[in-house]
Amino acid sequence: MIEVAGLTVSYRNNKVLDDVHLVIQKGERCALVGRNGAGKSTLIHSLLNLLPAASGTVYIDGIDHRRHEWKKKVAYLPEKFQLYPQLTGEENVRFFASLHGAVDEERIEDVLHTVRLWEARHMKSKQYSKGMLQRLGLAIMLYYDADLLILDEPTSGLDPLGRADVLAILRSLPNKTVLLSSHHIDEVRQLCTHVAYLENGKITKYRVEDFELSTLMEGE
Ligand SMILES: Nc1ncnc2c1ncn2[C@@H]1O[C@H](COP(=O)(O)OP(=O)(O)OP(=O)(O)O)[C@@H](O)[C@H]1O
Repeated sequence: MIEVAGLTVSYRNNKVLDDVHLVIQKGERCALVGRNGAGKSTLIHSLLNLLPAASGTVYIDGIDHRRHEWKKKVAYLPEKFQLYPQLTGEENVRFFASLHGAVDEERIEDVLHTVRLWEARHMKSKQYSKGMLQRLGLAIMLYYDADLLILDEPTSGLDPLGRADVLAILRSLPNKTVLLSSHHIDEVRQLCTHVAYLENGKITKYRVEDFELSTLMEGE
């Protein structure tokens, strides 16, 4: 569960988040939507305490995000991430897994199946398509089996089939709380239970069935 109260974040004198309030309950899949520059990445970075807030509080599963204890509960996939092109898909997962202690080989096999890269596990990742690389990023994220998944534009730059693959994987995960930013309202409808709409520094949360596409268009 995520609880954001009164979060204000500025870059110099550009106030991007202005007294934002947002609660995401356990098991919800919430899309963060808004026009380019609305502040979606800023909100995600602030939640993860990667960016200092001028004021406000964030609790993740009841733990203040300035403490470290919440980190085991969250897995984060940034919009852009770096893998090791000379390593195979499987070696990449194993490398990132090894950064956090003993490697669980069964878990590696599980996540490679989940993202449908088991057959391609021995290919060097430099030979992977963009869609395969994105699924490899998901595999690394899923390895930790965190309850809360935060993804910044996970389908950005993918073709329709690649997007469908990522959506199918995310839909297949039971019992996860998900927050993801997206520009694709069609995929939001397929995947999410709620929409957090960011405009002029404020957030309004809707149930997905109550969110009108015209809300996004009005700002155009
Ligand atoms: N490091 C930074 N320094 C100064 N201004 C920044 C910085 N990062 C973002 N901004 C500004 O903050 C605002 C919000 O940017 P942000 O990247 O959070 O929006 P976004 O909704 O994620 O955009 P997009 O949909 O284009 O990814 C924009 O006006 C952007 O120019």
